[in-house]
Amino acid sequence: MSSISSPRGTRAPAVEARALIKTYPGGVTALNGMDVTVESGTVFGLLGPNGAGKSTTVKILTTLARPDSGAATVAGHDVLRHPDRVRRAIGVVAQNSGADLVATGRENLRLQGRLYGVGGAVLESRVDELLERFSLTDAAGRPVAGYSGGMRRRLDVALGLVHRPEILFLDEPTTGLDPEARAAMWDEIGRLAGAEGLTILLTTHYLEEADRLAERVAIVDRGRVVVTGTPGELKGELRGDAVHLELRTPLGDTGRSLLDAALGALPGVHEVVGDGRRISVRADDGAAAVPALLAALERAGVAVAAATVARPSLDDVYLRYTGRSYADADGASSASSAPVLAGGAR
Ligand SMILES: Nc1ncnc2c1ncn2[C@@H]1O[C@H](COP(=O)(O)OP(=O)(O)OP(=O)(O)O)[C@@H](O)[C@H]1O
Repeated sequence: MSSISSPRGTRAPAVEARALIKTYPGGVTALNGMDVTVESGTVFGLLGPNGAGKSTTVKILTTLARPDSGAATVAGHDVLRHPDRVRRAIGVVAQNSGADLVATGRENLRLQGRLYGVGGAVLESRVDELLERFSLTDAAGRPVAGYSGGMRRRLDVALGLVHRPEILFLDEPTTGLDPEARAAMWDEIGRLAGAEGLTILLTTHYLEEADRLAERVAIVDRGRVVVTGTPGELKGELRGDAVHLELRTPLGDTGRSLLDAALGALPGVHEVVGDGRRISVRADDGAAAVPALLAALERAGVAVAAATVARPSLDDVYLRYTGRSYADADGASSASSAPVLAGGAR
């Protein structure tokens, strides 16, 4: 794993996981040396395509699963030796809602509070505060079954906060939400982190979400972190613009090597990555490099279907560290949902 910069702060990290390995029955290696450090009071994003190992990491850190090997502390407590202490210090918003659909929003919040030993006037005022904050006051007396997807997700987050945890785990907080509800959730998560000094570890497969919310991002691929840093650092590390070239016909390995050499020799062009069908290069000035790139491809007898120029995005960071495009790795699951490509540099 590479790290662009050291995390800030002198307090003990809120979350520290080292060399986690987890293999599920059937031989699927979900985690293959996962390392995560989350500083107190920050929002940290675990970004990766479906199946990268994000949920498994969260399950281990929230004491719902045990690693085969490796170690982790959360809020200073060892997850294997003191799972009860960890559970008291954290709030968890899982991918699937834990709310009772038959009960009202208010009843769900009260029940959750009681499970954590909160009661009486303290609980009532906390429930009112959370209903207000998550714009659920008007719906508080209605059964959750009648809530919209966005309302249910807001209630899920409120449920995770009733007992005032130090650390909140949000597993894919906006998956399945429409763009409007997603934007509202982003605002709320941003406010939570700012106002309450809460530490938040969120997992996401949306590049834009990690870019927007997380102060630090770890890009996860095949059960381990391939790079970590602030979104700005990760993108800033990529010199210049990305030029994406889509070829009419895929190239074989020999054609690819010849092309790499031909394109890489052009002035102002730095890296050539991609598979046989899609080639991405980095160029000091993307727009200026396009004519030279197209001419070089034409000389090599390679037909181009499309060329696009983009400012560095987390998509490019992913491509650089894994050699695969994020959209390809994330598969059809995200192709059908909201925007996955972060646009310009932040
Ligand atoms: N209970 C399980 N039994 C067997 N395999 C599992 C189990 N849970 C997860 N896996 C496998 O482990 C790998 C990592 O899954 P995990 O859910 O941690 O990934 P993820 O990055 O969170 O993806 P997603 O967003 O789809 O949940 C995947 O290949 C998945 O199929």
